[in-house]
Amino acid sequence: MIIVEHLAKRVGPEQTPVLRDIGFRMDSGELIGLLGVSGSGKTTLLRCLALREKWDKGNFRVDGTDILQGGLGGRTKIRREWAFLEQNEELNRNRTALKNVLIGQAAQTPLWRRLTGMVRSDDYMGAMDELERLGLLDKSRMKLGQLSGGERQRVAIARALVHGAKVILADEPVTGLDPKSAQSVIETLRELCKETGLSVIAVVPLELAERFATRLWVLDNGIIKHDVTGRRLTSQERAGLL
Ligand SMILES: Nc1ncnc2c1ncn2[C@@H]1O[C@H](COP(=O)(O)OP(=O)(O)OP(=O)(O)O)[C@@H](O)[C@H]1O
Repeated sequence: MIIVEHLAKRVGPEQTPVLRDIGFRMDSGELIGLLGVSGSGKTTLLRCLALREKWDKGNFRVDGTDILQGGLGGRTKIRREWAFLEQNEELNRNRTALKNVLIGQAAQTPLWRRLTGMVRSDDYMGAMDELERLGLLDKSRMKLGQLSGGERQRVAIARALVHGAKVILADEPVTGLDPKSAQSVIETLRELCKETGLSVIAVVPLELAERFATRLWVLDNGIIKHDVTGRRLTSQERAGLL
């Protein structure tokens, strides 16, 4: 269980309040579609949850561990178990899909391993299993630059899972993809949530969020203004997104 209370964050030289009072409880297996107009703070919220930004205020508990007050253990938990897929996810286009999966995100992989590309054989098996699960087995030896945008997103997801992600924070994972690929990436995330208990918060277009997310959040004026489960947004709730 993830519990966030009263998260507040100001940004920039003017110290503009972007997140004023964010609070939620989230179970494993949930896929949350994070919605809000441009500038409403979606990226800032994901960055705060990934501990890429310092919180001005707030409480953050994960499975009973106090992340902000509980010493190094809590922060290490987030670094190990939470993957942040950024808007322009840094993958190496000159390396194969397999190598990209094996060599994890900077926070999860020791520097020597990132530099040398050396891996253990059990890591190799795990990476192949994950690539197979995400339908990429036949692409594993191809250079990333030869894969489609949707396939590259799957590689990023496989990489997060291989490195033990229990939570994925995805900032616009389908932006720039054709509709079919976009749908298939979200469908894959949904299946992973259902099958493995992975939890996902993803900034995705409304139409896909309404079809595939288990829950919708509309961010507005620094708070989660609407928190909706099991239905689409009403026209009034939707109006705030225009
Ligand atoms: N480091 C920063 N310095 C100054 N302003 C910032 C900083 N980070 C974010 N902001 C501002 O905070 C607001 C929220 O930004 P954020 O990127 O979180 O919004 P968003 O909802 O993700 O937007 P978009 O949908 O356009 O990606 C914006 O007005 C942005 O300009």
